[in-house]
Amino acid sequence: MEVRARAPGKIILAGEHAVVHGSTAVAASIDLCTYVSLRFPIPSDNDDSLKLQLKDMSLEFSWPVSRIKEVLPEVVSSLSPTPTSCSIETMKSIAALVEEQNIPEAKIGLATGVSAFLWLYTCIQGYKPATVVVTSELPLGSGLGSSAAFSVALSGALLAFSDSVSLDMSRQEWSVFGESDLELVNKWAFEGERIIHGKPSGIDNTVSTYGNMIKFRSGSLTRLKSNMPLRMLITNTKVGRNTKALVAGVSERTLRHPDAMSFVFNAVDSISKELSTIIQSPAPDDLSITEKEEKIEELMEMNQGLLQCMGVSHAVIETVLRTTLKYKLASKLTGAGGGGCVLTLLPTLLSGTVVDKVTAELESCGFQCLIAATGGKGVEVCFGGSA
Ligand SMILES: Nc1ncnc2c1ncn2[C@@H]1O[C@H](COP(=O)(O)OP(=O)(O)O)[C@@H](O)[C@H]1O
Ligand SMILES: C[C@@](O)(CCOP(=O)(O)O)CC(=O)O
Ligand SMILES: [Mg+2]
Repeated sequence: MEVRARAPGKIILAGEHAVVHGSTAVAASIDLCTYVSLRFPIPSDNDDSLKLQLKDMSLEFSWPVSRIKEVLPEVVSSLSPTPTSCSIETMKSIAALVEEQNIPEAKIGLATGVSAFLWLYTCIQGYKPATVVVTSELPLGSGLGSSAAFSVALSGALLAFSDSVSLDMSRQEWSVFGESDLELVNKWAFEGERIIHGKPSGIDNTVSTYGNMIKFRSGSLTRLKSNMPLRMLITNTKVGRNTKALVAGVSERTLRHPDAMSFVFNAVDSISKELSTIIQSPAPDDLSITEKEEKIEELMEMNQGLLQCMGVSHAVIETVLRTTLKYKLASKLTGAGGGGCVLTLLPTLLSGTVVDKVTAELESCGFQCLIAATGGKGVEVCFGGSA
């Protein structure tokens, strides 16, 4: 018995960090995914372990299920079909299980992902032996939502083999969950994000679950229908950073300067709302595509300035901003910042030559550029077969 799930990464067009503090943000899924396959052994395999293979990292972790039962006895006894948060005590027990696996120091950032895996697995599948294989097209820790895509794909695969959702297991092609099942996947994925991020807003797991483009505020989403092409160059500075630490840094700054930061968050809220209005406004209205793009560029610049106020920009991000500005292109960081990825709007009338030139200049600085398709599908699952 095998099921596979895939979930997309995302870009945040406006509102990262401020969304954690109640502001509106706008995000779109991208066509780079994380894939999770889940397989239960057959009795003749004589396998009583839970295995997690992180293929891209060439890492494999394995726990005898008896060990998981011993360390986490309370998780299954209190199993509930509704998503629950991991308590501090259980988190400590999970950390002990992860520590036993001796993750190499250079890859220690994966420990939170492995912890999220153990929590979601035992909550949804209990102490069953299984092999879970993960691969990803997303760079990890770069602001493109790899943590959310991992949590969503994992929740999707685990729930596909649970009694909580209704799926046609005879369909051997990529298929979508029903509306209420999607809600469940999203809620479990949020619990995974909580373990990886500390204090997630929920925007990343929500856009990965539902796909398309969304407006998000205080846990609730509005699906957006874009009425204009939106081509974004994504520049990966390859400077590593950790969302959890950056989110915590903004919270600390907010505690130190509550009044000033509340103005910053309100300004971001207005920027996100205006951006979503422009994106959704009917095609042939009073504003031409070029006028809309100019407004979006200005909003991106304003948002970037406010992210600087929050303390999440970085020298390398400023280098990307300066480089793209030479070509009169507007940019902003996307995701948690502190390095990671930067978005640059590529207006419709921009010539291919300019795109090639700016890309070449960015790549000569050692950055990696890509143009991802935005607003595609959310989480999908596929039983058996080889779709
Ligand atoms: N494919 C994966 N396998 C294991 N852990 C993952 C995977 N993708 C993401 N993670 C976890 O998420 C962390 C990165 O998340 P984060 O700092 O939020 O950056 P981002 O979500 O922007 O990529 C990784 O350090 C790891 O713990
Ligand atoms: C900074 C934040 O707004 C987005 C983080 O995205 P990422 O993990 O850097 O891809 C945090 C959140 O909304 O949970
Ligand atoms: Mg993340």
